[in-house]
Order: sequence, then structure tokens, then C-alpha cells
Amino acid sequence: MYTALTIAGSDSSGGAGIQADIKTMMAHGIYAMSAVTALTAQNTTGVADILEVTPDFLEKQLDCVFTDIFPDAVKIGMIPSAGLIEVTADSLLRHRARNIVLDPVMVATSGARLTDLQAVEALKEKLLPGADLVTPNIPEAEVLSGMKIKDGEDMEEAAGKIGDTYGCAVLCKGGHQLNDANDLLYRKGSFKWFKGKRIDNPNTHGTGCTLSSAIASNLARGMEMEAAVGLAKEYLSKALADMLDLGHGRGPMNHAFAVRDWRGDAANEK
Ligand SMILES: Nc1ncnc2c1ncn2[C@@H]1O[C@H](COP(=O)(O)OP(=O)(O)OP(=O)(O)O)[C@@H](O)[C@H]1O
Ligand SMILES: Cc1ncc(COP(=O)(O)O)c(N)n1
Repeated sequence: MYTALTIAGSDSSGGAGIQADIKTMMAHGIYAMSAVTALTAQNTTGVADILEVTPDFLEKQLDCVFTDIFPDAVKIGMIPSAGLIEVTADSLLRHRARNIVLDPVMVATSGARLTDLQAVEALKEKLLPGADLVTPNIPEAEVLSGMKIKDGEDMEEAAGKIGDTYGCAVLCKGGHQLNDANDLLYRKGSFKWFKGKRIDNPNTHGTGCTLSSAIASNLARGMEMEAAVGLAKEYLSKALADMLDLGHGRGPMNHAFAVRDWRGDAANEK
């Protein structure tokens, strides 16, 4: 059995964070494990509160996982503070973690800040250099590259800057563009565009978490980076195109499309 670990925050509404990661990994046939960085009280309309774990407790979770069931891939999502980032980076290095996919979560779809400003600096200094792939959306790529992004050419320049500065592959996600949903992979000096048709669904809560967990799941199976990204984008598009509509705000996607074969019916029908 292939295994993966998510290091992220819990989303009480189940659409993003640890919950989205585990659903995605399960749908990929991966044994999913988690190290929780924070509890969030949130739903589709916003984040009511955040309760961080202590760095010491995060370190213990990571030690427990790595010394027992070594993960074939690691997905990193929301880490709210610099102290928690430092512990994570040290632990990944100490345990020689592999296939590390870093989603540099900063702000939720609902607009709430999920990480403080010192955490962004620690992310750059400690986590990016050890990651195999970092997956910023456009606003995050602007923060990491220090430049404004208006079009595809700017995405290429920003992804190149981030990749060359931190020595990792970069997937700049285009979900925040108006007309299409094209993502750009920069790796070892070359670019590859993953074209996506924009799906007319406002329920995009957790798209970034889902995409990065799907990539980590594919890497855990031993897939090459390009194939892993391409297949992950296909999974994300299918989950979004299923048009699940839950909650009063920006709702989650449907991972259940992937288990319909087993159920023999539409798992989301009520
Ligand atoms: N309306 C859409 N139609 C098709 N694909 C989309 C749409 N919105 C986002 N995506 C895709 O979803 C993935 C995540 O991209 P996005 O830029 O939304 O990341 P994000 O902002 O980190 O996500 P999150 O909503 O979790 O914060 C990308 O592959 C992107 O192309
Ligand atoms: C615990 C947690 N992690 C990540 C996100 C980002 O996801 P989104 O931008 O879709 O709200 C979130 N809202 N909550």
C-alpha cells in the first residue's frame, strides 16, 4: 500500500485542509496520515477562529508518523506560524522525507488570513528550499516572487524566479484568472502549461488543497512530476464539474465521484 502524510490545518466544514487532503488521498487509493497544525472553526462562509497546536506537539505527531509508517509522499498545507514551520522543516530534514509537495496557503477562499506575516518569511527561508514542488495560486506567487502577475507571461517570469531562487519545481495555479484555468509548471529550467477549461462553479472551497494532495498521491505511487500534475488536474476538474452545492457560501467539491463505481449509484444523491 502506498502511503502519504498531510501536514495541515483541520477545516471543520470538511471542504479544505486535512479533511480535503484525506478524502483526496483515499480516492487515489493511498493510505492517508495526518499531522494537524491547527484547528479552524470555519464553514463555507468564513473562518470564525483558529487554534494552533504547540510546536512541541506538532513535532511529536511528525516523529510518531515518520518512525512507524514512513510516508511515500508528504503534502504540506496551512502552517499558521513561524515556530510551527521551523519544527516542520527540521523534522522533514531529520527524517529524510521524500516527495514533498508544498501548498503555500496564506489566505482562505473566503478572504480570511490563515498564516501570519512572519510565517510567510519562514516559509520562504525554511520550507521552500526543501520542497520538491511548491504550488502557489496567483496572489501567493506574487508574494513569493515579489512581482505583479497580470498574464501568462508574468506567470512564467514569477514561476521562474521562485524556482530558481529556492531550487524547487513550481506549479503556478491559474484558478484566479477570469477566463480560463491554466496552470504552469516550471521545472529544471523548462515550462509546461496544463490547460484547463474554466468550470462555471462558484464552489471552489478546497481546490488548492485537493490539487496538491492529488499530486502528492500520484508522486507516492512513483509517477513522474509532469504526469502526476496532469492527472491531478484531471481529478480536480472532475470533482469540480460534479457541481456539488453545499452550504451558504463557497462550497466544497465532490470527491465521491471517485467512489461511485464501488457504490454502484450516485454517492451524493439525497
Ligand atoms: N472555475 C474553475 N474551473 C476549473 N478549474 C479551476 C477553477 N477554479 C480553480 N481551478 C483549478 O483549481 C486548482 C486550484 O487553483 P486555485 O488557483 O483556485 O488555487 P487556490 O487559490 O490555492 O485554491 P483554494 O481555493 O483552495 O485556495 C487549479 O488547478 C486551477 O486551475
Ligand atoms: C484548514 C484550511 N486549510 C486550507 C484552506 C485554504 O483553502 P481555501 O482557499 O479553498 O479556503 C482553508 N480554508 N482551511
